[in-house]
Amino acid sequence: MSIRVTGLRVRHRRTVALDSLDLELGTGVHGLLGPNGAGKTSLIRVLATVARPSAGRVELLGRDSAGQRERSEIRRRLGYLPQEFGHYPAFTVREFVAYVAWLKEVPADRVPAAVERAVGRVGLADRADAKIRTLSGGMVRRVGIAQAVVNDPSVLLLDEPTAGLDPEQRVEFRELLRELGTSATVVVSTHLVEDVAAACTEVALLDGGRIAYQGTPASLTRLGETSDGPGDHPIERGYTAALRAHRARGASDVRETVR
Ligand SMILES: Nc1ncnc2c1ncn2[C@@H]1O[C@H](COP(=O)(O)OP(=O)(O)OP(=O)(O)O)[C@@H](O)[C@H]1O
Repeated sequence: MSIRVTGLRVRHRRTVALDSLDLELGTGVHGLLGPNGAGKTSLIRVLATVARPSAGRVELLGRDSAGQRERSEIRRRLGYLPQEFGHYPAFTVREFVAYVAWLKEVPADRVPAAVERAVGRVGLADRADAKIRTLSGGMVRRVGIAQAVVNDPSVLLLDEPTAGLDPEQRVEFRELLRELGTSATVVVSTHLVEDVAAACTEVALLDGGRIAYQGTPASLTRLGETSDGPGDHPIERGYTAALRAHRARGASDVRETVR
């Protein structure tokens, strides 16, 4: 398993964002779903080693991310697109992606080819010399995806990567996800269940800082086909049914404790 999380707890002051979370993820594309505030970004930030857990253990690629040396090793083999992606507007696409390759310690002689490949993969080859400030929001998002894949990461973490992409780009991006997921462990947070249905091999649904559901897109769709929850598509109905079931279990657990 490339990602192994045990008893993870993340707090933001008095808010518990993640609670007693256990998760094991291997090669493939894992969709991370959940309502606003469910804890998706908190989880991705901890996996990306940019935030520290309040409790629990996070192992990536067999290394415990609590150790400083292990964290450096993990970061070299990690790709990360944050929800709010910081970039340098005066850099060209090529310069920025090359800069990230350098940060990731890609050997200098391999950087030019790695940059061309990453920029090509997100369909920006013809804009490689454009300054980032001249690009549209969706194109900047694609630069974000290019910088995340430039080091051919073994673990790729993408926080809402399709936000701002046009429909054609989203379809192409799903194709890229499927390709990346054949050799890497890819975690994608999204609100778009169509993306999950099309590109993910597994789904984890978070709610209130806990795992509400884990399965395949097909099993979530089946749940939607046999439930009468709201939604226009079976996987959307599966999503709402899984959330409601999780909340009902939570309510009955509370009743058990009160009794
Ligand atoms: N910096 C912060 N300070 C205080 N509370 C925070 C902070 N960041 C997140 N939270 C809280 O932690 C919880 C989880 O937030 P998180 O951003 O991880 O959720 P999310 O599932 O990514 O939501 P969204 O779908 O809206 O992006 C929420 O209750 C949120 O209000």
